[in-house]
Amino acid sequence: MSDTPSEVRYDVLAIGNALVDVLAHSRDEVLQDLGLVRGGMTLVDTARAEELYAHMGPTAQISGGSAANTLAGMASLGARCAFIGQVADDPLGEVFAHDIRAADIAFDTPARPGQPPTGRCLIFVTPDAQRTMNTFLGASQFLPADALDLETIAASAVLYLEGYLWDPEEPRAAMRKAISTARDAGRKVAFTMSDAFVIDRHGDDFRDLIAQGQIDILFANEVELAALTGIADFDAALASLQDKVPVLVVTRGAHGAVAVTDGHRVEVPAEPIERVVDTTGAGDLFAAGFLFGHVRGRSPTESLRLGAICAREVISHFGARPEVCLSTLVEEKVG
Ligand SMILES: OC[C@H]1O[C@H](O)[C@H](O)[C@@H]1O
Repeated sequence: MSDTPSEVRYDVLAIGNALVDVLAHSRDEVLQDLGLVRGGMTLVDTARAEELYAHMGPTAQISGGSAANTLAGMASLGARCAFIGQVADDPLGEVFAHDIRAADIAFDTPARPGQPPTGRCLIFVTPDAQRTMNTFLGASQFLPADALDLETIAASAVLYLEGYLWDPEEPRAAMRKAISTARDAGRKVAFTMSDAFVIDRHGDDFRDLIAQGQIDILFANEVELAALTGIADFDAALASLQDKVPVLVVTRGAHGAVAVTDGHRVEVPAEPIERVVDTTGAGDLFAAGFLFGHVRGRSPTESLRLGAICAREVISHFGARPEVCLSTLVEEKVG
């Protein structure tokens, strides 16, 4: 803890990939022909990105990036948010920067000149609303530690980190620096595991961070929980982790979500929905709702419910950013 903790200016500051999503409806046979891992997130290079793009039908381009999506949800709920992530100095980078600022999120990371271009995620959405993501990280993967605004990190109640960005080396070093800055300032650190492949590659790092008490709020889905703990049985996996983080949140898709706070377990069902269109961003928006409730002092059950409401909104349409004012939606649903 620093001697003179600064005033809190932001509820949440997130560090994540700065990506624009390129989405198209697709069929399972297309995924098979292209050798895509259905429902997964795969990193791709320029050549593969071009190949996949050539096989997509008409696309929608909508800003994305997991942590940025979460902030878009939180800002829509009324939270004060700031984002750190790197785009390139190109038209797609301008789109990302425009959209995040238009969502009322502070964003001051300078665009990186030259190649590679701004990162993008090519997303194939099948008729069952499953999303299959192929990410070309572009400029995002070179986020340097000196792009961090340490004062702003210290002035944010929660530092929220995206597991996806733990994979490339430079951003990983930046995130480690951000963690120590936040902790020195007495702030909370939240982490989303993002995908089982990240845990396959960096699980030891995450288990160390958890064992050292560096993570206060941990988000995972049930596949990631199993990968992190090495335990297939859900309840046993949860029990093995729940005493190691103060707040553990696990999403279970259509089966709802669970939170364990200081050893006390609560759960909510998924919100009823007539038609799921696109599951891209479901976990991101769940995290937005939960974290908003948490920072505003709502109970774990209420926070889970907010998460479920926000996730329901985002899966009802194409793209991973909310299309309605979530604050109004939540007001209508729970008051
Ligand atoms: O979680 C969904 C997000 O992951 C990928 O990072 C895409 O950008 C997408 O918006």
